[in-house]
Amino acid sequence: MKLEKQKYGLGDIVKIPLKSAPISATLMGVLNLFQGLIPTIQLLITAQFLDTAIAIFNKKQDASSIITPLILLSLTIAYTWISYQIIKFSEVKLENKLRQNFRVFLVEKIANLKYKHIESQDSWDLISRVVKEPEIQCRNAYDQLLAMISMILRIVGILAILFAKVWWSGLFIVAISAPLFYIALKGGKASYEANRETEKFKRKVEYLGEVLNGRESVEERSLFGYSEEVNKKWHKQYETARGIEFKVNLIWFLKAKGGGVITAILSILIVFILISPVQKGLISVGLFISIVNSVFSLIQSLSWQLPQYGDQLAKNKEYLVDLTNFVKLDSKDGAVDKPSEDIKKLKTLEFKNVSFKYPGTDAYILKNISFIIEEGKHYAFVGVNGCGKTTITKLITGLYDEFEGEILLNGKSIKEYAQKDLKAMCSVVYQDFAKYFVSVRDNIALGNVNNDNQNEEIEKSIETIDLGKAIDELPKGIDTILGKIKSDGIDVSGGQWQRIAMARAIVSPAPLRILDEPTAALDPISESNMYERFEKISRGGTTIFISHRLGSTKLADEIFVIGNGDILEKGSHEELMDKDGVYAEMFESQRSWYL
Ligand SMILES: Nc1ncnc2c1ncn2[C@@H]1O[C@H](COP(=O)(O)OP(=O)(O)OP(=O)(O)O)[C@@H](O)[C@H]1O
Repeated sequence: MKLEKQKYGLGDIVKIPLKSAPISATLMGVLNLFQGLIPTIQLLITAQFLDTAIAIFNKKQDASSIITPLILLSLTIAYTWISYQIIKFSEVKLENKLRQNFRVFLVEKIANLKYKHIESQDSWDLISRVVKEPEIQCRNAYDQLLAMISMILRIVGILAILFAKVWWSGLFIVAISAPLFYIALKGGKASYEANRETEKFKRKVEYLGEVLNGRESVEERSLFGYSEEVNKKWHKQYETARGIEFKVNLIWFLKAKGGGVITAILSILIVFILISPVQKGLISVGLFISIVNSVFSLIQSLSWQLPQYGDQLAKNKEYLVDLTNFVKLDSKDGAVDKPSEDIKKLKTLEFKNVSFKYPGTDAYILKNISFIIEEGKHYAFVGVNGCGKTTITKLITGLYDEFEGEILLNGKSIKEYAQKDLKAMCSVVYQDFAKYFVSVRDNIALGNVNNDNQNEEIEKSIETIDLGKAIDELPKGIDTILGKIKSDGIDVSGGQWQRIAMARAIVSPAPLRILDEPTAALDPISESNMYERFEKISRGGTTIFISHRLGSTKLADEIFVIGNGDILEKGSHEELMDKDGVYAEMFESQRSWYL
């Protein structure tokens, strides 16, 4: 099932299950509606049963006349039980079907999202609300709607009998339930909004909890001894979230309770009022007892269930608003496509007066920047932290396409390329590259998903990154599972993870390879050696190195010094040293690292 871009409303609480699992959803609908009629039928049969029993007691009827109402009463009880079981069974089937459909849709949708949504906090808030057990949210919404309709039918049934016998008592109940339902709806909206608010705090609580208990920060935690400080912050966020939730629940509870008390008082009044029609013979004693019984059980429904249903209905409505906004998030065509097997050559890559600011921000990170990358040459981007080096790589790889100016790949706008072609042309190793908890071999093989038989290339890449000895020492060599999620998993050092990430880029057949400072865990000399080797194996291909350590980048054919959103200086190492400008100053300050 694919959710279309549209405004999702209450009607979709029914449409989504009907589309996902037509038989189960229809069965649930029909049986629930009958469940709503059963209490009215039961009320009438019980009244007949009681009246017959009284008549037998007064010797006005034969004892055998009780058999028919008794059988009818038993049948309604049996029906209720069987129908309940069928409804439960259908619910499970519906939930399974919804899970299948939703999970696939959500995973695909998230994988296809434009990169700007991945980096946006608001989008992630929305996504985390929508993906939280959507199948259960939808099934519950449908369940609750049916249960609500069933209860309304039950109320209408009793009201119809009251209207038929003593019309004004029916009016009384209608007058009570309408404001209660309104209060419940408002309460539900408030509690969903509070839930939204608490989500933000909960995420911070989760994050701080990870800092307090997680494996990643274990060394720093003991070194800096910040646990107490973080714990205080954690507690504060936790208390804030709990406070908001508590306040809303308390208000809701008081409203529901208050409503319940009022309904109970009014219902007792109705019972008193019904005594006079009984005395006048307008309603039989059996019907009176049966109605009183039903009215009291209705009080329960009105005071608890009805506000609860109203509350859930309002929450479900809010969920549908979120679903509408989630489906609306724009996707990128071909985001999940595999890199094309037909790899184009990279002759030139040109930035022509490119300006860029991140969506939702005002400051331009790149301002009118222009440069050309040519086939077979090695380039380096250098510059202080935050000057925009990674941003340039995000534009080259098409992660963001809302820039001003032009980016031309082989003379053609990058925006005109299919994602699969762009993916085939660039491989990037980012600073925060991914660590996959699979074998070393599979970690590297991900660099070229189109090649199932790349053992030779993998071996070669291991040689290039100088990791052969370390891998030989692993218990199962190249087939050792990395990471700690499996009992036999082995963790390797930060530098070794970095080398593995670089091996992925080496097996990639892309003609442009970008290393965005993935070597921070290496010492300056090792980094420099690594870049040298990387450059050697990339002969014929084009490379871009990004690093703060200029000893690693000095072999580049052309170095771009980035600053103020533009290129401050460009040229070979020698040219830039002769210029005696920003680059020369930076290089001199680092000279001692390489001595
Ligand atoms: N998703 C984002 N939304 C808003 N601003 C961002 C985003 N990503 C980066 N920035 C900002 O853009 C600027 C450039 O960031 P970028 O990561 O390109 O710098 P860099 O030169 O690669 O830095 P470093 O050397 O520290 O890696 C920074 O000021 C950063 O705060």
